Amino acid sequence: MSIVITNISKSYGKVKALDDISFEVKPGELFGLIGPDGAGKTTLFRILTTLLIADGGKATVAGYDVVKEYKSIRNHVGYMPGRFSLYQDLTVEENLNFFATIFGTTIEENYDLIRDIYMQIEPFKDRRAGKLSGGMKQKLALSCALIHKPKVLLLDEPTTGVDPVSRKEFWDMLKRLQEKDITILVSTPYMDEAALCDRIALVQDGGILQIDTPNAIVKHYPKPIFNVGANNMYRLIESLNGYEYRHSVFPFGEFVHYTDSRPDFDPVSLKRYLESQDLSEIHIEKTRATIEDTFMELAK
Ligand SMILES: Nc1ncnc2c1ncn2[C@@H]1O[C@H](COP(=O)(O)OP(=O)(O)OP(=O)(O)O)[C@@H](O)[C@H]1O
Repeated sequence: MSIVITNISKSYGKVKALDDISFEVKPGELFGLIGPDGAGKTTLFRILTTLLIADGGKATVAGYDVVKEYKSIRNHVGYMPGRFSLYQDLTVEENLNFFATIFGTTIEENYDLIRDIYMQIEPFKDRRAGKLSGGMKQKLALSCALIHKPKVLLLDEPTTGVDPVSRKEFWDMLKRLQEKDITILVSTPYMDEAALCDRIALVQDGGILQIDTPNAIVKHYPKPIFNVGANNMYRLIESLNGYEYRHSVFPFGEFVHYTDSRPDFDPVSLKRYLESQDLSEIHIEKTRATIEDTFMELAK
């Protein structure tokens, strides 16, 4: 296993940031930690990168114990923290050189691994990092995290605050890195990115709600789910929330995802109810659950 986390707990005073978490990441896997702000993702990354010591439990990364063998971990693991961690006053090239030097290597020696990514920012190699766009900063941070050829890459919310095109490019890059036998643990609050991982853990309040492949997670959704639309979105949500048989009501783009508490739910009865609430253009259609629906259901 590339990462083994066994009963890890960590509290800050009374706040339990991680509550007895266990899971494993297989070699070469692209594994996602999916959860909202405050779920405990950053705390887990800091423990895995030896920057924070857990209150209880054990973890190994690339076969090394995060406490006893912290020096080896630092040599074999690449880490991209959530907040931009590069030196804003150094240029793109100086930043990369700096990271190469502290790991006793050179840009040339490991250029192969970063070529794909670095080529896109190389035209700006003399620009100060602080003056780069979000997407370019992210590519530079990833290049710096890779410059010592790590076996395991830990990425804490790498796409937060990055535009959709750069987000897509970033995930394409991760897929290519995976082909080079790098194990990747990545956290994100974006549910659409979860589908791009081999396996995901849904995390909330320091605990794991579920671990599986994205497909299996949505398949296990416990109820039939319906897209409901009407002429007035606000009134529709209000009416659905007031319906005595509702199980869940969740705005989803132009529709509302609705589940009913009755095992023999008939959409016609819902349509009649919504009409009685002065709604028109009512549309009810069965749909497939998404990871977001599953998360909302588990987090209830
Ligand atoms: N240094 C600290 N002191 C006190 N509480 C903290 C500290 N760091 C984190 N916490 C709390 O621990 C919980 C988990 O935080 P953590 O940063 O690990 O979550 P996260 O999922 O990474 O969210 P975010 O994306 O907001 O960083 C939160 O309730 C947070 O407020």
